[in-house]
Amino acid sequence: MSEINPCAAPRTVHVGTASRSYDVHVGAGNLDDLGRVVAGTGSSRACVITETNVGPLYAQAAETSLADAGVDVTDRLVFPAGEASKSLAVLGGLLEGLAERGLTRDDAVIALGGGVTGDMAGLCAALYLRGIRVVQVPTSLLAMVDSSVGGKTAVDLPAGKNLVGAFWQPSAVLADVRCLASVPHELLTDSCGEVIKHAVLADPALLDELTERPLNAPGTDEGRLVDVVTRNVEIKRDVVDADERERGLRQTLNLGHTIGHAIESASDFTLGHGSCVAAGLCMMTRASARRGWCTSETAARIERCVAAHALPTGCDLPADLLLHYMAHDKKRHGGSVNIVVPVEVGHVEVRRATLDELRELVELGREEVR
Ligand SMILES: NC(=O)c1ccc[n+]([C@@H]2O[C@H](COP(=O)([O-])OP(=O)(O)OC[C@H]3O[C@@H](n4cnc5c(N)ncnc54)[C@H](O)[C@@H]3O)[C@@H](O)[C@H]2O)c1
Ligand SMILES: O=C(O)C(=O)C[C@@H](O)[C@H](O)[C@H](O)COP(=O)(O)O
Ligand SMILES: [Zn+2]
Repeated sequence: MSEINPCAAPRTVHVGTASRSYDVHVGAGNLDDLGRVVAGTGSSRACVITETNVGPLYAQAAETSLADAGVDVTDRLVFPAGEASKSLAVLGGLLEGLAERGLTRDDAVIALGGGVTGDMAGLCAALYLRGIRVVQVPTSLLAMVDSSVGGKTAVDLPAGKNLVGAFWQPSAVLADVRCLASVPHELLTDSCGEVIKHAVLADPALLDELTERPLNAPGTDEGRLVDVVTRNVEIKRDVVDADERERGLRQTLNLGHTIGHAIESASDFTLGHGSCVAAGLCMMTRASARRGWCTSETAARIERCVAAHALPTGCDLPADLLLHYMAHDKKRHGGSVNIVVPVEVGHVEVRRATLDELRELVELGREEVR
């Protein structure tokens, strides 16, 4: 999808959370640099964890770079691609694999893939030997802009998304936007849901630019991808630096997720995470407009950007089914669940809603805003 742009200069964003500081390297064609980055973390051995789609495309290049930098490379661990692998069973197999390879606390896991791989390999690294290094190498746009940064790792349970996990910050992140050239168009589109979320949270100008020039349009060049990924990482960095453990400000990163995660589970993962976030964001925004928490112009502005990317602006799954999953939301407190309300573009507020209020919000969120 992207044209090679020799002017896509690499960028570095520094993340400084309470538990660990690290650099996020964003570039075009910088996968070759992985070995130097991993060696810089002090790791002497590394095991690439990847999945069946991404492994054949990029694992050899990653391992060659590691070996060239003097890092001892173990046999890679490969699991089946897709959200269904975010399970305790697959996690257990990966942990056994690390033990079989004899990884020690001097070594590193390389998470090579999209958000599923980042969440799985990150959780392996958090648990194995009570914690070894992980270097995140995101290959989907969603993983570059969101999941590789900030240290949330998780697997799903049948009861819902990400219900078992840990905060475990990476030791470094390397995002090569050239890897996006192999991403199918519908998956690139899906990832745009989290990009739009970040723009709504913190960058009104970016939201309007995305509406004018959707990121999934043909011909988006590497320079723009480096710019947009970098800006998104900065937005997320500003939040996780201030609140690593989601005691306050970080809860805002859940914008669109209360309803979005429920749609994702209720659709049996036939819809991608970013698409569900986009739908959840639009539904919460429309409901907020109906409640008078934001203006109808704010709701329309957000929806225009989502629609410009051909992402879903709502869902018609039964409210009861969505409520079933929202009741298992990890941000539940007693009979209430946290919701993130878009008050205006660039300003959101975390509030609590009872399950009855959530049901009303879901119904309001289905209605057109006049
Ligand atoms: N930890 C966090 O902070 C965080 C943030 C957002 C999302 N997430 C999680 O991330 C997951 C969604 O991430 P995702 O959309 O990247 O899913 P994914 O990892 O399943 O990747 C989506 C699809 O794209 C393929 N793919 C990835 N990179 C590719 C490439 N370069 N070329 C060709 N195909 C490629 C994958 O094989 C997969 O089929 C969800 O599980 C979500 O819960 C976590
Ligand atoms: O990093 C965060 O914090 C986020 O909330 C980012 C979200 O995009 C991501 O989907 C996250 O995994 C959701 O968090 P959860 O705690 O609701 O599982
Ligand atoms: Zn998300």
